[in-house]
Amino acid sequence: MEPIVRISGLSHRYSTSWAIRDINIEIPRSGIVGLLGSNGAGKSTTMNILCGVLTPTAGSVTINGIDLSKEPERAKQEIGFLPQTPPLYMDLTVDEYLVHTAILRSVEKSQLKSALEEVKERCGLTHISKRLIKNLSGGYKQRVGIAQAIIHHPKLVVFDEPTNGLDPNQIIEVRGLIKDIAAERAVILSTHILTEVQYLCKDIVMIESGRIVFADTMEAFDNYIAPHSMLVVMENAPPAEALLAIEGVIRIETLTEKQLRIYFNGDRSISEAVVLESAKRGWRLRELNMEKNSLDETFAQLSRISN
Ligand SMILES: Nc1ncnc2c1ncn2[C@@H]1O[C@H](COP(=O)(O)OP(=O)(O)OP(=O)(O)O)[C@@H](O)[C@H]1O
Repeated sequence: MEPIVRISGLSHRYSTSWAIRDINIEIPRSGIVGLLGSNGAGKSTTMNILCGVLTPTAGSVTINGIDLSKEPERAKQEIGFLPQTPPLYMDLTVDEYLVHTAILRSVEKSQLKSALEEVKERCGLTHISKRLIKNLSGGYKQRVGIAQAIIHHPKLVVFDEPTNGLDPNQIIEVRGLIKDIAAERAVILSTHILTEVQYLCKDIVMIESGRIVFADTMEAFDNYIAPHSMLVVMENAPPAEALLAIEGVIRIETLTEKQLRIYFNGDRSISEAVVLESAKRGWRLRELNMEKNSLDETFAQLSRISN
C-alpha cells in the first residue's frame, strides 16, 4: 500500500548552514512513528517542511500521493499539526477557537456542529466548552491543541514534543489521547524523550546532525548496538589483572567478592574465552550474563556515531 507520507532527498539550509541533509522517510498509513533526535538534530525543520510551514531547499514530500510543493492546499488538508507551542488564541473560548480552526481547515458548514461535538468528546473537552483558553491548565490547553489538529479528520497527525512542560499526570493523559488518535490514522511523534517513543511508537526514525542515523522498529532499536559488558559470578574470582589479560577485555568493575562486570571490545565470542580461562585457572564460573544496552545508551551511541 502507498505510504501516507513519502519524503525524498529532503535538505534544508538556513542562511549558511544545513539543518537537514538528504532525508528519506516513508510513513505507513497507521500506527505511530517516532522521530527522535537530540536538541538541534533537525526534527522541527523536518516537521515544519512536512506540514507546509517551511519550503525545503531541496527534495520532495508527498502526502497521500499529493505533491506538497505542487498542490499545497490539497496536501495540507490531509495533515493535522500540533507544533511545539500550540497555536491557541487565549481570549477565545474552547468552542469559539475550535469553530475558527474548523473553518480554517475547510470543514463544511453543514458538518461544523458534528465535527465540533465529536472532537470535544474525543479530547475530553465537552465540559469546558465555554471556558476561555487562557484560564485552562497546561494539560487542557494541550488537549485543545490536539483537538485543532484532528477536527478535520486528517489522515496524518504530526505532534512536535506534545508532552513538553506537562506534569506526570497530564503526560499520561496526553499519551493516552495520542494512542487513541493513532488507532485510525498515521501519527508522527517528534521528541527527544526516549521513554515517550518507547511507550508509544512501533517504528523509529532517528535524526542526528541533520541526517538519518537509524530507521527501523522499536525492537530493532532496542537491539541495535551490541552489548559491551557481561555480568559474571565466580566462586574464586581472580584479581582484575587476570581478567584484563584476556584479549578484548578493557575494564573490570568489582561489584562484590564474587560478582564482577567485565567490559569488552569486539564481539560476544569473548564469553567463550572467559569460560575457558575460568576452567583452566579454577575461577569456578557460576553465572555469565551478557548485558543489554539500555535504550539511553543506544540513543547516546547513535548520537555519537553521527558526530
Ligand atoms: N530559523 C533558523 N535559522 C537558522 N538556523 C536554524 C533555524 N532554525 C533551526 N536552525 C538550526 O537548524 C538545526 C536544526 O534545528 P531544528 O530546530 O530543526 O532541530 P530540532 O531537532 O527540532 O531541535 P529542538 O528539539 O531543539 O527543537 C539547528 O542547528 C538549529 O540551530
